[in-house]
Amino acid sequence: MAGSGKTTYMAQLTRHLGSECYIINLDPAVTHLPYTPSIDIRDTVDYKKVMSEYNLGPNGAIVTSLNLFSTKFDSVLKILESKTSTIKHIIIDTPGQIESFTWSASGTIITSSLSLSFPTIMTYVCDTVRCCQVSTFMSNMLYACSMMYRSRLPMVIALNKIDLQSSKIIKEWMDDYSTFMDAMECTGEESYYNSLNRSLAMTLDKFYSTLKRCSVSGATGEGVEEYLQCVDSARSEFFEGFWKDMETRRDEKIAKGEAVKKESLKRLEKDIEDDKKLKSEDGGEKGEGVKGDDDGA
Ligand SMILES: Nc1nc2c(ncn2[C@@H]2O[C@H](COP(=O)(O)OP(=O)(O)OP(=O)(O)O)[C@@H](O)[C@H]2O)c(=O)[nH]1
Repeated sequence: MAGSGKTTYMAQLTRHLGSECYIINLDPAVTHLPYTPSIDIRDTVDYKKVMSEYNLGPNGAIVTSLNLFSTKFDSVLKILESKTSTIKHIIIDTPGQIESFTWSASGTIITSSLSLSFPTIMTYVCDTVRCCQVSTFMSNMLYACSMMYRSRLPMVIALNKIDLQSSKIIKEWMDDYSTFMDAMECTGEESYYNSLNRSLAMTLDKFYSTLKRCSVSGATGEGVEEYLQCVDSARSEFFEGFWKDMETRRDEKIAKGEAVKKESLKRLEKDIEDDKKLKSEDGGEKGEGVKGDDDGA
């Protein structure tokens, strides 16, 4: 979510990992970055120009800039592939208006291209201070779940800003949903929202059961090691589950392509057959348009 601390946490991670990591910035509208990206969308696309040239508002310009950048993503992949012997992690910062990435065609192109070449993991950065409210917590979890559902990639939840607020209660809500129910009863909110929250909490219980989570602070660097352990186990999960799923999807696509090819071939054979029949009915005479060509091909 905007302001949850993605960029600050990125900076902390890059300091921690040093030359082991390669950094990409995908936010075309950002004016200041507390880290130096190796690849920066702003070097390729001029966000302000996109706004005036295409007559767009700020959000439309972010989406269009991402679309323009995604058309060149093959070149980015080539660069990344050439770096695999020297780097261990590729970290990608997304735009503040997260939906412009998660719900856009370019976001899908970028994540799916990456995941076909590298184990790819999404990190959902939560503002712990704000998430201690029942309704904000639930909104964040629904959003995180929808992102995982859409991308079909393993996810790590980084409960950020723990220098300001402990994440203990949030972890308890995820581990045991009866504690979330208790917290909800305490809010004294209208019963409709309580009953909705109850149903949602039960639904999300399955989501929490496999979700990797850790507590971090982008400001102090606390929890980075725990985060990297989560990334490691999400990486294994990528190969065990998501990779297989992707291969199946790829096989399905290839099979679909084969079926279309077969169908086209059948149609072509039928056309040739029909053509032959027509010609034999005409007594094998040449058509009007092939005068002088004995082969008739
Ligand atoms: N105390 C504290 N403040 C933090 C932490 N992480 C980020 N902040 C502050 O939270 C605000 C937003 O941080 P950003 O890193 O810009 O958040 P972001 O998610 O990248 O923001 P957008 O890209 O605009 O959505 C800034 O004022 C940061 O200084 C943290 O761990 N602790």
